[in-house]
Order: sequence, then structure tokens, then C-alpha cells
Amino acid sequence: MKFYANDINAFAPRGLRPGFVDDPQFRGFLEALPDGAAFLEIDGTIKLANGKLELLLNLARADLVGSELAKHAKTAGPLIQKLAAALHQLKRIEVSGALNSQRNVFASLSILRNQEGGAYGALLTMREANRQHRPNEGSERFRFETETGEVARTAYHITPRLHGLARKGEMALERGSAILLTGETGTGKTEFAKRIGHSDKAGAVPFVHVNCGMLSDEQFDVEMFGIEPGSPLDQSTRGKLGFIEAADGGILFLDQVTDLSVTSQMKLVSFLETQTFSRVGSMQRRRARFRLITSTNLDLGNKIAEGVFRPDLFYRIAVVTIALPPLREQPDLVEAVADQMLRRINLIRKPQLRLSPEFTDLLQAHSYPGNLRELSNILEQAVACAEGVALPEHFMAPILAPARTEPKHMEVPAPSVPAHASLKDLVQGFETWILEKSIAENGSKRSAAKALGIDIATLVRKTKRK
Ligand SMILES: Nc1ncnc2c1ncn2[C@@H]1O[C@H](COP(=O)(O)OP(=O)(O)OP(=O)(O)O)[C@@H](O)[C@H]1O
Repeated sequence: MKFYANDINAFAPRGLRPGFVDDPQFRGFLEALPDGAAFLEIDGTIKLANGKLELLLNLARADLVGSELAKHAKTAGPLIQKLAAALHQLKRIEVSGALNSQRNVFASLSILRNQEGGAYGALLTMREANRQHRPNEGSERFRFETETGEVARTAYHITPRLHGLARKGEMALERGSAILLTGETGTGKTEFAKRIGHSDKAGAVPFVHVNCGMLSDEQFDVEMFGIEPGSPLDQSTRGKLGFIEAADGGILFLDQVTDLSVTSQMKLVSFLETQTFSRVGSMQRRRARFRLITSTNLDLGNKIAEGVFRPDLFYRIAVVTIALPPLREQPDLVEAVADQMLRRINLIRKPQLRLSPEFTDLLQAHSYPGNLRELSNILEQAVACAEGVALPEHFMAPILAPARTEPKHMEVPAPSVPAHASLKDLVQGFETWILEKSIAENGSKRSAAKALGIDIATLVRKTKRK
């Protein structure tokens, strides 16, 4: 029996359950997969993506998660369009081809269905087709950055003040000096790094964006230095390209460098000192040449005084420091970004939204503790609440709510992933894990079945399947 997109409502549609996709153990499971992987809602929205997919597509996870898969066809390549079309038709597909990053990949998309056959999501996996044949150092270069300067520039507003800072950044990159970007959250450090990394001066080079908050001590060596193919630690047998090798000849951007533990900072210092490293599982020293940009929204002076940031690392990364100004000091940027967002929104909005002069005054007077991110939220709120004109009552600045304490649940360990597991086994392992976790959280099989929207007989049969 075939199901088409229109049929899903008739078969108890279920989206991926937020409780599960937000669970750190499930995220750990996804990260442990040897290939790039993502979970998608049935409408094509990417709910979760792992770091390997981020690397293969050369798109930041923050840009992937929450967006529609099809949206990335332009930057990542037409292969993505094929996968999105298959999902739209609820069709399993396996495709191979080149991404815009010039990586040849095999990709597969499997539809996840409940017992009644209703589709509730999809699993996308992707692996590099020629990774095992990758010659050693120096002979083959991989470009990680696919975003063209044109794409990057369309959404980026450059005021005279930002232009001056960008010039300073471009000159520092040209000279090979390490740049530290500072500034409050949302001031645009990441965008700025991409902007100067894409400048004509930097040329078409890899730009590897590393979110340091995602790098635990255990992952640091593997993610930064990679794994030697065929070494005892190489479960995939294809090795793993580390961020440092990926950035060779280009730019390594360490975002929120203050999130690195002191131990990882020490390893980074030692690497920066010698510019050499060894892949995990190999003794061979390798050399990588790249230009370094780091960023933080914290006060580094305080962090050093507290003993949680190493001064020797500070002096290596802060050869040139560029402080991104807060939005409250840039009324011209508020106006330009608000105008541009409104234009983009009005391309699809009916009725078109106009800002009343009073609303515009509030925009100009606001202090923006969340900077550009907050401006965007305020406009989105107005888009959602106002009819044709945004009035002062539609001006809602987000207020930071106190952290919520989550109830503690019984821990169900994430399934381990065998090196050569088939896609079917992986999906089945994931399903069993969800069921067990739900039983632990809900206290009984009956309550778990109810919470998952399946009948108790199905749940019992599936949990016996192991
Ligand atoms: N000059 C700009 N013009 C338009 N939009 C911008 C500009 N700079 C940043 N943005 C937008 O503002 C938001 C926040 O930017 P970004 O993530 O670069 O901030 P950040 O300083 O790195 O934040 P954090 O410190 O929290 O990591 C993003 O949505 C980005 O697209």
C-alpha cells in the first residue's frame, strides 16, 4: 500500500515527539552514528542533525535545525532537492552525487511509519562516497565552505562602523594574525566571521565553523584532530576528518571559545604552539596551516581571573581583537535590518505589514540586550500579532524567564551503534530505545502506549522484538 502526503492525516499522523528529539541521550545516539544523519518532520523540517552532516553539507547546525530540507538545495546542491522531493512523496530513496562542497556522497532517506502505516518522520543519512580512498595529507583538498559570498551578503547589513571593523578583520586575516571577536550575545560575531572569511581577500577557501559548546573533553581530540583510517579506534574503517585538517589552507572559526574546558584549552595551546597534530590512532605528526578566528560573548578578563580561561591561550588567539558593538549603539543598523526583514516577510504575507511611526520609535528606543537576535524576535512577534499595521501594543520584547527545573526521569541508556549496522537495524534500535524510555518515563506500558499514540498490543510486540 502506498501513502502519499495527502493520506497521512487519515493514518494517525504523528510528528517526531519533542520530548525525544530534545533528549540529550538521543542526541548522543545521533552523534555516535558513523555517518551524517538527520531526523526530519514529515513536512521536511529538520528536527535534529548530527555534526557529521554539518561537516558534509558545510552548513552550521543552527542553520539546519528548524529549517526545511529543500531550502538548502541552493547552497548544498541539487542532491538535497531529490531527497526533499522523495520525502514529499513519502518515498524511500538512495541517491549518490556531488554536493556543492565537491564532496561525493551516498545519501538515503527512509520514511518512519507507525504501526498503522502512517508516516511520522524520516531519517536522512549521508556518507562520503570516496572517503576510504582519500589520499594522505596534501594530495587532495576539500572545500568545506559552500556558501557563496553572494548568499552570505544578501542578509548582511554593513553600516559604515561595521565596514571599518570588517576592513580591520580582512587585513588581519591577510597577514595571518589570529582574530578574537568579542561582543554581547547576538551582536553578529558569527555573521561577521563568515563575512570576513568570505571576503575577496580571503579568497575561496574552506571556512570551518566549530561550535565549541558542542565539544566535550572526550570529543575534543576526535573532532579536532580526526581519526586515522584503519586504526583500532576507527569503528567506521573510513577514518574521520578532523576540523583542523578540514580547515587546512582556509579559516578555522572557533565559536564561543570560552566554552572549551581548561583541558581542551591546554590541548589547543599546544597545537597552536607547534601547528602540528596527530590524528587519533596515529603517531604521525601532521601540519595544518589555517587562519584562526575565535569568538566569545563573555568577559575574557573575568574568565582568566576566575581561572577558567588560560592566559596563554588568550595571548595566542587575541593578536587582533575586534569588539562588535551592541545594537543599542547602532540606530542605523536597527533601521536597515528592520527594513530588510519587513521586505522579506512581506514577500509572502497577506496583508502586507507596515510599521506605525510609534512602533518604529519603540524600535529605535529599545536597549536590545539580545541585540540583533532580539530585534528579529520583536519583529516576528509583530508579524504574528498585528494585522496590517504594527502598533505600540504589538511591540513585545522577550523577557528572560527563570530556568525551569525538569522532573527527573529514569535514565535509559542510548543504544550503542555497531560499526556496520544496517539502516533498518539503526531505525529499529532507535524505536526500541524510544519505547523503553517512554515506559520508564510514564511508569507503565499502558501509559507509555497512550503517550506515544499507539495501542498497547503494538508496544508489547515491539518491545519483545529485541
Ligand atoms: N550585520 C547584520 N545584518 C543583518 N543581520 C545580522 C547581522 N549580523 C548578525 N545578524 C543576524 O543576527 C543574528 C545573531 O547573529 P550571530 O549569531 O552572528 O550573533 P553572535 O554574536 O555570534 O551571537 P552569540 O554570541 O549568541 O553566539 C543572526 O540571526 C544573524 O543572521
